[in-house]
Amino acid sequence: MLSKREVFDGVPEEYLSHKERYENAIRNSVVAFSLVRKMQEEGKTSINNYRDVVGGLLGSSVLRDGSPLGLHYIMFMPAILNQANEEQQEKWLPRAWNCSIIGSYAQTELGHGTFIRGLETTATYDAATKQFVLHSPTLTAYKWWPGGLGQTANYCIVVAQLYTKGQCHGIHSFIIQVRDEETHMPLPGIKIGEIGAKLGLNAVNNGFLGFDNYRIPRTNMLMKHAQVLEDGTYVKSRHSKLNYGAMVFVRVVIVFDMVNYLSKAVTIATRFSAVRRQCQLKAGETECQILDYVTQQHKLFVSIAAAHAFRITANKLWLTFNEVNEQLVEGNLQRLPELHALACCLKAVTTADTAACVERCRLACGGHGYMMSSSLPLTYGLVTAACTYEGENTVLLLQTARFLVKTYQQLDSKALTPTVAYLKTAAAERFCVGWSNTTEGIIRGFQVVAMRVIIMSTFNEEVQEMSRTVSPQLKEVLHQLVDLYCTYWALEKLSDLLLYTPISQKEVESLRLRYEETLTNLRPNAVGLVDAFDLRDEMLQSTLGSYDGRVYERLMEEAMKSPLNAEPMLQSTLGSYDGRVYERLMEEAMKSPLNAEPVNYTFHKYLKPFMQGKL
Ligand SMILES: CCCCCCCC/C=C\CCCCCCCCCC(=O)SCCNC(=O)CCNC(=O)[C@H](O)C(C)(C)COP(=O)(O)OP(=O)(O)OC[C@H]1O[C@@H](n2cnc3c(N)ncnc32)[C@H](O)[C@@H]1OP(=O)(O)O
Ligand SMILES: Cc1cc2nc3c(=O)[nH]c(=O)nc-3n(C[C@H](O)[C@H](O)[C@H](O)COP(=O)(O)OP(=O)(O)OC[C@H]3O[C@@H](n4cnc5c(N)ncnc54)[C@H](O)[C@@H]3O)c2cc1C
Repeated sequence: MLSKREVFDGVPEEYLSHKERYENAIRNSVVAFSLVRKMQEEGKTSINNYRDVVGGLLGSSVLRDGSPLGLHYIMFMPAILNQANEEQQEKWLPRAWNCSIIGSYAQTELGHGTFIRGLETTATYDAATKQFVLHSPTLTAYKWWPGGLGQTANYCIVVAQLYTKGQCHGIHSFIIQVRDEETHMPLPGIKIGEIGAKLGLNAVNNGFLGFDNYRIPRTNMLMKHAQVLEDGTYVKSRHSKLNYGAMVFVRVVIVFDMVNYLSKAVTIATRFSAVRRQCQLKAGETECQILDYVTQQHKLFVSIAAAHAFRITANKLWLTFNEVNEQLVEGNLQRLPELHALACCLKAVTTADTAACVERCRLACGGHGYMMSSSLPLTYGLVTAACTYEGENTVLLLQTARFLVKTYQQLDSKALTPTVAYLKTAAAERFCVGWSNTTEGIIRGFQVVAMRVIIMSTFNEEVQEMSRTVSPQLKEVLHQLVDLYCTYWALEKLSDLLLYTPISQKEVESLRLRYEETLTNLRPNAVGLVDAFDLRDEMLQSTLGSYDGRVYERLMEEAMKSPLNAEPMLQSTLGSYDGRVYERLMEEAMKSPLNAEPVNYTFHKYLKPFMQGKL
């Protein structure tokens, strides 16, 4: 059994090469996911409820820059559950669940990510052989981005344009073997490799995949919703977008992921702000904690409130997702558009807000926030990717806008689904709600503005429920967080409120005062509020945010781990004696060591034993 976590000679990941990072990621992943397999053998997790277990591992410090096995759990298996028929699930799920096959999800191409109806990969049915022929007609048709595909996965879900009897029926999903299960060599007709270094998530092993008239059995088309019969007859799905289900699921999961990252970042920044003393409030006094500055509180406290708002929203969204999916199983598609719009909106808003908040947490820590050892730059790299993957945020918000406009247009003719019922209220009051500087008044104001209400009303709803089950003291603090979140966004979106509501200048001024008063009221509980996230030091992996507050000692301890400090003469592209800095940087950039060999050595050393259950 491999030890829990090994790094190369005690050198932190930041100092590993691209190839060493990959080996580290594979080794940590097989150790981590061997635990999932053990828990499954002991009946402690199952294919229908592994989100928390796998989520905990993927969000842990062991896999802090992602995992080459992440897509296997996050999209490959959910796609089989969501789009394969029973016979196909019986064939593929057991092997996927015990990791004797490792999968990815290949939808995006070099030429298309958003406009998936424009994907170019083709799957043409050959009735004579009862096979589909997969082909990449152009370079832009190459799949580009799928996680784990570079050197790790041997299967993947491929999204391609389905042709049968000379007619195109749009995009459908296929399960495709891309590597030999014994040798891990790419199969004939498959071109595959990794796409190279990225801003973050460099342990995910994102890859490219091209097909050269590659044949698969007809039964490898995922046929839960649409089918192609042996003679090539196409049987269409009840709803053209049921094949988009895997994307909806991941958008829901991403909201949970943002809670994890935002809680970590604001814990690090708030604890550091309690330790850091800088400047004097009055000459001659001792330097004060930077957490006492209102400007610092303005930067951080709304992130504490947002972490709670997103957690409540994520739980509510997960309940809605499960409700709607149960209805889909019974053939009731009525709430599918609402779920799609909700998942789009909440994925876009929580990722954009989390990226902005994490960056603000980094900036709030001054120079020490710029250190990799603070964990804030890494966290920013992780969350900013989420603004792009699983649907670029702009595009997803446009989907929500489309749904809201359609709903509003049918206001009098159609019963409203739960999350948009507020539109009736806004319409009934003919958009001239009286303004009140209360939480309810602000939410009503936003209902009029419309775009933000879904997070606000969900959050507010849950807090009402919470007030019946918490102590008066905690209730007061939680209401302060609600107040803070509402007044913060009212001031942030003042232009909309001034445009659409009768808020007066006097009320804006008292709103500002109320906001600062709320910051002051929250200050005494700020550290306690982030402690309540209960994130252990091993989860934070941060010199600034450790529980004991020994910031400076930890910064120095980490600095001394740099190999450059250990051996001042160590060779480096920037410090080489011959001064050929630019030539060396280009030479390094052109190597992509993982592509130098068709099968990376980690397959035989770690991955194959893991997949054969021998680890
Ligand atoms: C259980 C295990 C979980 C493990 C735990 C993990 C926990 C934490 C760890 C990690 C967290 C997550 C890490 C995530 C890593 C993910 C890596 C990234 C993977 C990817 O990026 S995969 C590729 C993603 N790609 C996209 O999202 C593409 C975006 N584009 C689109 O979705 C579509 O092109 C579009 C929606 C923008 C447009 O589609 P189109 O067909 O053109 O439709 P329109 O013509 O615009 O018509 C819209 C019409 O269709 C309806 N509709 C659209 N999409 C859906 C849908 N998904 N579902 C239902 N309905 C849909 C829409 O409502 C309109 O209907 P109308 O006509 O108005 O009635
Ligand atoms: C870290 C990471 C991991 C990923 N993992 C996977 C994976 O495992 N599997 C997979 O299949 N894909 C994966 N992807 C790809 C990801 O899904 C796409 O990058 C994403 O869908 C965006 O598509 P795109 O890159 O083509 O950008 P584009 O869609 O080209 O967007 C570029 C710009 O154009 C704008 N734009 C595009 N369309 C419109 C429109 N209709 N209206 C207005 N503006 C528009 C966008 O807003 C954006 O500003 C990953 C991406 C990243 C960053």
